Amino acid sequence: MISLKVGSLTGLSSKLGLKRSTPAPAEAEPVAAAVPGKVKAPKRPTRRRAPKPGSSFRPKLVLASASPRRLQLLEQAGLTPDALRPSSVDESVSKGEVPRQIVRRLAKAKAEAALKLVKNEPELAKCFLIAADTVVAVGRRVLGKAELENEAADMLRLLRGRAHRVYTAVTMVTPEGRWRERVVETRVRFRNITDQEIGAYLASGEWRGKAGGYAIQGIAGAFVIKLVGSYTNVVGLPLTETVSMLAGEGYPVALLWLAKAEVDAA
Ligand SMILES: Cc1cn([C@H]2C[C@H](O)[C@@H](COP(=O)(O)OP(=O)(O)OP(=O)(O)O)O2)c(=O)[nH]c1=O
Repeated sequence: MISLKVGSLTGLSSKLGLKRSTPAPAEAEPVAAAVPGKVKAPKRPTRRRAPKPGSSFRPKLVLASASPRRLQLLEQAGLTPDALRPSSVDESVSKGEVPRQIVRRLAKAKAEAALKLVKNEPELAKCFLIAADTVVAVGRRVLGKAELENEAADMLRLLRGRAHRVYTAVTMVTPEGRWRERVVETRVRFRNITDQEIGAYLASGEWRGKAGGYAIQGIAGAFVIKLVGSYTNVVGLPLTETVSMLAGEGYPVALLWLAKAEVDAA
């Protein structure tokens, strides 16, 4: 069990903007007794414990995704989900639907499907649940995941030498059933990659299952000449927005960082 001494938390907790759940204990002085000659035992100082990953103190966190990138990004932010509950939703796009609508609809559908699963699991029934969806938009075209090599080739030919936008929607459901969502847009410009480079990139297989047929976190990072906005949004989960949504609804983000620091230091 990780425990933090009150004294050691005082400075850090105020720096982190954490509020104490109990006031700082007063100096433990013996209190004058009602019965002459008897002294009441001093009150034991209240100790605040940082939540241990996996402990019951911490609300459960469920990631409704099969994407290893989303899991890695959450972990990078010091938040390890207690469970993964991916779902397969129909990702086909209706005519006239714009990128923001698409990602919002799909992230919501993924959250709804995962929520149905966790409702039947008592230990996860009261959890924070996160789902996300990413698409690439270039001109009027919306590019979903490339599943076949020729799809990825077409997408890369379309993206080379010009700017495109990457949209990710994050949907969060709180243990109390509140729904929150954010749609984040990042602008990316690729240099004019050659056919030969596209051929070599396809051989890497890194495009498979990625929106727009590329993964910025791999070789395709070398295609980018400009990026405006959130990098993690392109990889599939905008961390600033995700972490603020969780913290804003009471998920103890900063306390978990503190607990992790304790573990790392031990
Ligand atoms: C543009 C881009 C996308 N991607 C990935 C993020 C997403 O995993 C994927 C877009 O597909 P999504 O349908 O958003 O997600 P997914 O099917 O992979 O996972 P799940 O629905 O279970 O959450 O593309 C990258 O990894 N790097 C990139 O540079």
